[in-house]
Amino acid sequence: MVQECGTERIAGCQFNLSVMSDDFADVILGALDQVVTSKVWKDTDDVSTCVRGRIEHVFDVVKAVYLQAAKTGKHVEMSGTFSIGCPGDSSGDTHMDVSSERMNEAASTDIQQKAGCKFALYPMNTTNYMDVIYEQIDLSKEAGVTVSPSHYATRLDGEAADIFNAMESSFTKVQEAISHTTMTFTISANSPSNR
Ligand SMILES: Cc1ncc(C[n+]2csc(CCO)c2C)c(N)n1
Repeated sequence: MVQECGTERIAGCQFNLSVMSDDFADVILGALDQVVTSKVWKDTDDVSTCVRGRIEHVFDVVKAVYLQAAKTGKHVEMSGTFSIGCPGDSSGDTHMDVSSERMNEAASTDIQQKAGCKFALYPMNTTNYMDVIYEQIDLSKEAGVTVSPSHYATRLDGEAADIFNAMESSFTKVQEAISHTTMTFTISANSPSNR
């Protein structure tokens, strides 16, 4: 396997959907099927799905999969890890030579779905990581979502699409300054706890 020095800016996300419903398999596979994934590399197995490619397409696809599943009205949760610039990453399993036009933005914009999310940024190999993180938490407050502190994470509440946009903007800004950046998240919608 060819090892790259993290210079290719391949972004990726390893994520899974959990659907609190008997027909979970149909909801998961249906959501994956309804999303256009032509601009990313994608692999689904029994544990999770991985998408890799340009940063904007990785976020476009992950956001769209979540919205397609959550619009069923079922209690749907997604957890995942985004990563970019890992020095141990390989240059394979991606499609980088694509235009920036997002394939799922129009369909995603049509889906209104309230959600709650906790996310955590991990800028790697930098001593000022707390400053980098605090700056992004402040910027999230301008993203049209409610931002609140939570142990080991920051909580975002609002429209699911706005939540993904806030996470994309945080991750994108951090990786411009800190080459190897990762971000974890859990987002949940239609939880019976909210009724
Ligand atoms: C995004 C995502 N990808 C894969 C799985 C793993 N998985 C669990 S049930 C199921 C459908 C029936 O095989 C699949 C693929 C997941 N949970 N979420």
